[in-house]
Amino acid sequence: TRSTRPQRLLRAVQQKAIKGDPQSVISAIDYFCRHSEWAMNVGDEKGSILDSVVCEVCPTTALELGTYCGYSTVRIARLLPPGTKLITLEFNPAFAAVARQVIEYAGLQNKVCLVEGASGDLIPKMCQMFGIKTFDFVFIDHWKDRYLPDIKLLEECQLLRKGSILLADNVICPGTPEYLEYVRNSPHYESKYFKSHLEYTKVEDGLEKSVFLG
Ligand SMILES: CNc1ncnc2c1ncn2[C@@H]1O[C@H](/C=C/CNC(=O)c2cc(-c3ccc(F)cc3)cc(O)c2O)[C@H](F)[C@H]1O
Ligand SMILES: [Mg+2]
Repeated sequence: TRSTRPQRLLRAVQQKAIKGDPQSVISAIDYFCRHSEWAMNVGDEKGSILDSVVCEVCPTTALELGTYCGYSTVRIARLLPPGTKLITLEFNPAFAAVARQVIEYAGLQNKVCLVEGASGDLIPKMCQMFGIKTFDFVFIDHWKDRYLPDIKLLEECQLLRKGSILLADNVICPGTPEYLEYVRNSPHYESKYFKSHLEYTKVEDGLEKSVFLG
């Protein structure tokens, strides 16, 4: 049977990147998506905004909603100091399988914990599964209509603390109107929009950075 796009993306990493070199894995995926097949990775332009926010926050605990092929997982994990963990949630087993191999190829398996399952089921289990009290940083990039319910769930589970940073992809394209309205109008968040472009295109998109105020 025909290979899937994630499998072809993984093959591009295995053929073009250097094992153990996260930057070469990132470049191999960006090259593949620009010159062979577009894929919904956060990409290089929004990815450098992601990098700068991660470096500014220096999270000790980080969560990613929606692993897909692991591109943003590698971008985030490569910047984390030793001893910190990025927990990434992915409910599609085929995507999770590809992501595990991408993360391993980058040599970052010791900084990443990929959990297969739905965010709605797993978020309430973060404390019992990992002893996590609160997350310093959350990167949101899964189904766009799940951004808002899932941050409300993070609040309910008391997994956010004063100063926790949420960074959401695609707030313009495909768009997350309910999420944006909430974080921009809620007294519990201070929000800022980082204008950019949809990965590998000239279409406008951007990231929304929101600080939880408690
Ligand atoms: C709901 N709970 C979930 N729990 C765990 N994993 C999940 C959950 N929900 C989804 N996943 C997992 O998270 C991923 C989902 C990513 C969705 N991303 C997009 O749709 C998305 C779309 C575009 C896009 C823009 C323009 C255009 F013309 C076409 C596409 C651009 C982007 O950057 C995106 O991120 C994965 F696939 C799914 O299994
Ligand atoms: Mg995205």
